[in-house]
Amino acid sequence: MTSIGIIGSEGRMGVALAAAISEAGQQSCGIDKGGNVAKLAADAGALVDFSSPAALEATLDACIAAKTPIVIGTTGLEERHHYLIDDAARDIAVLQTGNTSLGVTLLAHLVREAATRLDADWDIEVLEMHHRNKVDAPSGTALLLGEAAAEGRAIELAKCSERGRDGLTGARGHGKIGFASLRGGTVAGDHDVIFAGPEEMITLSHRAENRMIFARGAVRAALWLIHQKPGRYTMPQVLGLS
Ligand SMILES: NC(=O)C1=CN([C@@H]2O[C@H](COP(=O)(O)OP(=O)(O)OC[C@H]3O[C@@H](n4cnc5c(N)ncnc54)[C@H](OP(=O)(O)O)[C@@H]3O)[C@@H](O)[C@H]2O)C=CC1
Ligand SMILES: O=C(O)C1=N[C@H](C(=O)O)C[C@H](O)C1
Repeated sequence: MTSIGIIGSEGRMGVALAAAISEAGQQSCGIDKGGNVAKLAADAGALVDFSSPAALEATLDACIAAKTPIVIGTTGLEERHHYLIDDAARDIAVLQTGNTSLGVTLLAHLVREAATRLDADWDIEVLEMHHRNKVDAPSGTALLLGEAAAEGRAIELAKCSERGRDGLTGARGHGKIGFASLRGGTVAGDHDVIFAGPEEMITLSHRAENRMIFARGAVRAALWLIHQKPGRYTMPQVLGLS
C-alpha cells in the first residue's frame, strides 16, 4: 500500500482526493496551512498539491530533500513557479497540470488537432465557468487549452492571448486566442473552446460533474510518478495518450 500525502487536505480538492485515495485502496496523510511539509514528504510515497501557489516553494524544497515525487494540481501559478518546478525536476519526478481529468487531457489533444487544421480565420475563444469561490482566472485548464491551441497553430500563447476585455477594446486581433471567465454557484468546472470561423462555428467542450474526476486522475498520476526517474511529466504520459 502506498501512502499519498495531500497538501491542502482540508480544502475542496483535499477532501475529494482523500476519498479517491481510499477508493484506490491506498493510504492518505495530509497537511493544511501551517502543517509540517518536511515530515509529510518524508513519510509519503508521493505528494499531491491542491493548495495555493504560495505553498509551492516550501513544498518543492521538502520533496527534493526527501526525494519524494509530486503532482502539482494547484493553479494560478506564475512564470517563477514554473522555473521552480523545472529546477525541482532535476532531482525528483514532478507532474504539474491545470487539470488531472482524463476528459480534459483528451480535450486538449482534440483542441491541438483542430487548431492545426483551422487557419487564423477561425477565431479561438476559451470560455470557462467555475464555482463562486474560485480565486484565480483564467482557470488553469483554460490556460492549458489555450496552450494546446497555440501549439497547434505553432504560435506562442504569451504573445497572442487576449484576456480581460472591458470597455472600448477595439476589434478582436487576427490570430489571437481569447479568454473569458464566468464565476457562480457550485460549478465544478466547465470549459468550451470555440473555433469561430467564416459563417460556421465549432465548439469543443468539457463539463466536470464533480471533483472526483480530478481526484481520481491525481491518484493515478501519483501512483505512476512513483516509478519514474527525475523529470517533468505530463498527464498524456500518465494516461498513455502521448
Ligand atoms: N489540477 C486540477 O485538476 C485541479 C486543480 N484545482 C486547483 O487546486 C487548488 C485548490 O482548490 P480547492 O481545493 O478548490 O481550494 P480550497 O481553497 O478549497 O483548498 C485549498 C486548501 O489549501 C490550504 N492551503 C493554503 N495554503 C496552504 C499551505 N501553504 N500549505 C498547505 N495548505 C494550504 C487552504 O487552507 P486555507 O483555507 O486555510 O487557506 C485550503 O484548505 C486551486 O488552485 C484549484 O484551482 C482544483 C481542482 C482540480
Ligand atoms: O478551482 C477549481 O475548482 C478548479 N480548478 C482547476 C482549474 O483552474 O482549471 C481545474 C478545475 O477546472 C477546477
